[in-house]
Amino acid sequence: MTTDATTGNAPRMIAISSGKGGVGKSTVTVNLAVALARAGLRVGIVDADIYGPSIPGMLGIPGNSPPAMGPDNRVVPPEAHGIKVISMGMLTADDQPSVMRGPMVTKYLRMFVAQVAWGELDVLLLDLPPGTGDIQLTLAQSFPLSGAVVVSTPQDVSLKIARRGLRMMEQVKVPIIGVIENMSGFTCPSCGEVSHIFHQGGGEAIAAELGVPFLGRVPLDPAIVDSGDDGVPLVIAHPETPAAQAYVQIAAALAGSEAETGGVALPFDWNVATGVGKPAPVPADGSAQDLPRALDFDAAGLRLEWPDGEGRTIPARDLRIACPCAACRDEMTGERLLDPLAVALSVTPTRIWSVGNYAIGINFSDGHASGIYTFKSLRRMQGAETEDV
Ligand SMILES: Nc1ncnc2c1ncn2[C@@H]1O[C@H](COP(=O)(O)OP(=O)(O)OP(=O)(O)O)[C@@H](O)[C@H]1O
Repeated sequence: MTTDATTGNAPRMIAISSGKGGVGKSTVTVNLAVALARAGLRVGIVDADIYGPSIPGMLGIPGNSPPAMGPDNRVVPPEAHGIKVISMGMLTADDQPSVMRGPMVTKYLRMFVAQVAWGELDVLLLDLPPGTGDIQLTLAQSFPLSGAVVVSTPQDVSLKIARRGLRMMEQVKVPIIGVIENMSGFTCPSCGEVSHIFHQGGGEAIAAELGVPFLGRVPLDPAIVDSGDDGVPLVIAHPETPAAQAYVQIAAALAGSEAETGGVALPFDWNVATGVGKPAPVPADGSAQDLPRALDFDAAGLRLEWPDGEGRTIPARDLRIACPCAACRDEMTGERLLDPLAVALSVTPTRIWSVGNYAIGINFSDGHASGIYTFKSLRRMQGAETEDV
């Protein structure tokens, strides 16, 4: 495993997400990180909650202490309890809100993942802001996330929202590693016994309903609040508590859940003319996944081969005509806006790059580069879809 989270040998990138705020996502992130580090893994955290960063405080890293710059002009992430961390909280004062629009947020997130001197890492946890908005999409589209963990509380409304989060991840092809039910039962501060004052089992039911693993439940424990405030995660401060043991067990399940992709290594950025960056093919394994096992380009067009052995070549001009971007196709009706006669016979891809886990972007020789071609749509694209104009 290596340094740069955007190169071929990147660490496993796992997003910790939740449908709504305050369900304990950041607390889960720091405790899982510490438990993974104690199991021998090299762990980093990107606090992607740009508008409400809380990770530094939970690890005892003082706010408003800008990280050092390394000799290669890369940010050196501060380290606490064996975990490397980068967060907006290090760049702004405690009481100062981050006031910025979407494109700036995107810029910071890309920098946090790709331009930080992480060193050797096995796992990079991304603590996402709550919800299913821009930041979540940006991350899913910019980096090949290995998977997402969804944190929920046992209450019905929270579970409904968690379901929405799960569906969003499914749409952008981020595999769901599993669901964690937090604040599930109450740990008595004097006797340590766990009693169920709220509903219980909703997280497990959601996981079953959507066919994803249930990773475990963490009880409500007042010691979690104190350890968060003190900057010492519960797994270190009170390893004997049922909640700390739950974190350790969930971390073990996470460590053992290598996401299998079955296709070419992501990310890639392929200069089609020189061949530089072309993803290496992997053997067919008979499975029917949406990720191609090989990509090639020659005079006949772009050839995609799939893990189940199927293969198809899409002529370059057909690809250009099928561009799904908003300028080429009506977003509401799906009707094509691009006039095929305006597309030169000689048009050809000059650069092809992966978008998240689920698509490619293509730069064509006519300068057009805004279409995102999902692997699913490429797989469907055949005679009827390709043009004879
Ligand atoms: N199992 C738990 N028992 C008791 N308190 C908890 C538990 N999990 C989290 N908390 C507390 O709940 C509060 C919210 O937790 P946290 O900040 O981790 O949530 P979050 O989902 O990341 O919130 P946000 O979306 O606002 O970032 C914190 O005070 C934290 O200490």
